[in-house]
Amino acid sequence: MESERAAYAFLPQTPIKSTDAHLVEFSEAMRAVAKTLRQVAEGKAAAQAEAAEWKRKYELEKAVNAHKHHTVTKGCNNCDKDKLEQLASRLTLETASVDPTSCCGNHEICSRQILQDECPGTNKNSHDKIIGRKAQFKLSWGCNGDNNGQHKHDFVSFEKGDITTAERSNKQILLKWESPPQTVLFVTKPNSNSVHALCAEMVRWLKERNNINIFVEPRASKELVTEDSYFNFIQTWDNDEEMKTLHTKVDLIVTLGGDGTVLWAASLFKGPVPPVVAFYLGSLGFMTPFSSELYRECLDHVLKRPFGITLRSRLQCHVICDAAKNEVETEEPILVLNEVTIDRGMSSYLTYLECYCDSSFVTRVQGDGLIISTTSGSTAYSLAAGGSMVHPQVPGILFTPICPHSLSFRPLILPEYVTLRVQVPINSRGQAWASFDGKGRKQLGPGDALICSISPWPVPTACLVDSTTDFLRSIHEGLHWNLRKSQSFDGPPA
Ligand SMILES: NC(=O)c1ccc[n+]([C@@H]2O[C@H](COP(=O)([O-])OP(=O)(O)OC[C@H]3O[C@@H](n4cnc5c(N)ncnc54)[C@H](O)[C@@H]3O)[C@@H](O)[C@H]2O)c1
Ligand SMILES: Nc1ncnc2c1ncn2[C@@H]1O[C@H](COP(=O)(O)OP(=O)(O)OP(=O)(O)O)[C@@H](O)[C@H]1O
Repeated sequence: MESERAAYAFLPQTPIKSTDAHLVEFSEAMRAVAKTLRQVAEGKAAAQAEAAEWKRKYELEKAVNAHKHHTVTKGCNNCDKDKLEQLASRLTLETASVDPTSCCGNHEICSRQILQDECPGTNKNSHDKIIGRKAQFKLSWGCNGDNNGQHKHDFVSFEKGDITTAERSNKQILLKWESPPQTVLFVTKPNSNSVHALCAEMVRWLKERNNINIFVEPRASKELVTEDSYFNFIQTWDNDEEMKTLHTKVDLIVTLGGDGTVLWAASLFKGPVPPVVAFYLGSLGFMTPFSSELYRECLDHVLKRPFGITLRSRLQCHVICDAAKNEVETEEPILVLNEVTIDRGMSSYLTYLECYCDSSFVTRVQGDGLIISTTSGSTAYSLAAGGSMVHPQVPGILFTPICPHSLSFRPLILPEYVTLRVQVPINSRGQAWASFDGKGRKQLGPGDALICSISPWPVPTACLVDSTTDFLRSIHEGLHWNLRKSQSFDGPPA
């Protein structure tokens, strides 16, 4: 990197005259050296990304082994180990590729395969203690609008030389409890009296009516217990290690607030996420379909009956620092539910970013920055920057520039299976800043890169009606999408 910088610094100082063939030749040679050095740097970033991906696979493998251990001791007799391993290594949104004969058989996925997988960093002992408490559920897929419990695969037929997709893949996903949920985690917007009062009321109701175990965040737990010793039964966690085991204890998450509270709740889970029931207070959000006024009916329903879920994909992001030189990135990935943004921060220079999709060059961004968004995030910052609104169940990654200084830079939607790499070139004039769901800014200097791909851990959010109805309702009511006064009947003849 230093040599490349030196080469660039040297170039402008070199007096090049077209008549001086030697100097021209020397200058060309220097350019070739600089180009080679850049290719080496890019190769290194790609290798680091690959290493991070291998690390993720290794951790997933470890989780599968731990899971197999638990499965044997719990006696899940009809689980086929190979199938389970296959499934766990693919615990992604690729629901269409899940083997229908695995674990619980037929056309469903059993929660034992998803939510009890050990998360990287989980304390094994505490995991062993609480595993028996999780409620079991099954996921099933409705087809052609019916909730018939079938899980259809993408079906591409090429018999007789004709390619057809006669059957489409996953329709609305239904979650059906096999044993009653026992533990609910409340995540609440801070500094709001109405949220605090509602949380206290809902906790009391759940405890007294359904004898549900309650977890709340440490801050909210302190507030409730200080206010009334009645709430002494509430559980919480003391440190990050304990927080990492939450997914093994919690059956359902209830959020009280807006979309930001759903983002916050998702950020507490670095691995599997239990189903989220998101209540709005005041106005309907894009990810919060449930009215807090009807919480009794709604909670009764989701605790006892099957309900639709939207599997919202998340992006896993790794920052690769050139300063780390030859060290392979060891940090855990940062998971985002909306988007990762790379922008110019306080800098008044244009951001200059080089973008690659797998090994293909995509483009150079020169402007205020770039948003890499999930489809759930398509109605958030990406929308404000001119990106399309995309149904949250569509498998894709949005690539949306922010104020590009170009007349032809249109937003893209890429398939969900790609890995994106955004790199600050070594000769960039300024720094860039990455932020994750609008939080946790990280500085990216020349030579640094951000790698992101779809995480195997989506956020399942409960639907009020179904994914599509809820999505359309949110853009109609939240954005007044395409609201226009109708023309009157009278007017010039057609
Ligand atoms: N110009 C913009 O539109 C802009 C700028 C910065 C951040 N944001 C968004 O804010 C998000 C962080 O939200 P916050 O609540 O913590 O911050 P916040 O309190 O600043 O609220 C941002 C707004 O974005 C809305 N929002 C969040 N997620 C959404 C989604 N998936 N679809 C539609 N609207 C959504 C929220 O309801 C809220 O009204 C970021 O992920 C980013 O998408 C938007
Ligand atoms: N449990 C929490 N702990 C800490 N911060 C939180 C928590 N829940 C929400 N926040 C933060 O509080 C802010 C506001 O939350 P939220 O978006 O839910 O409320 P809101 O602004 O009233 O919603 P909306 O904009 O949709 O009307 C967000 O930045 C969010 O990250």
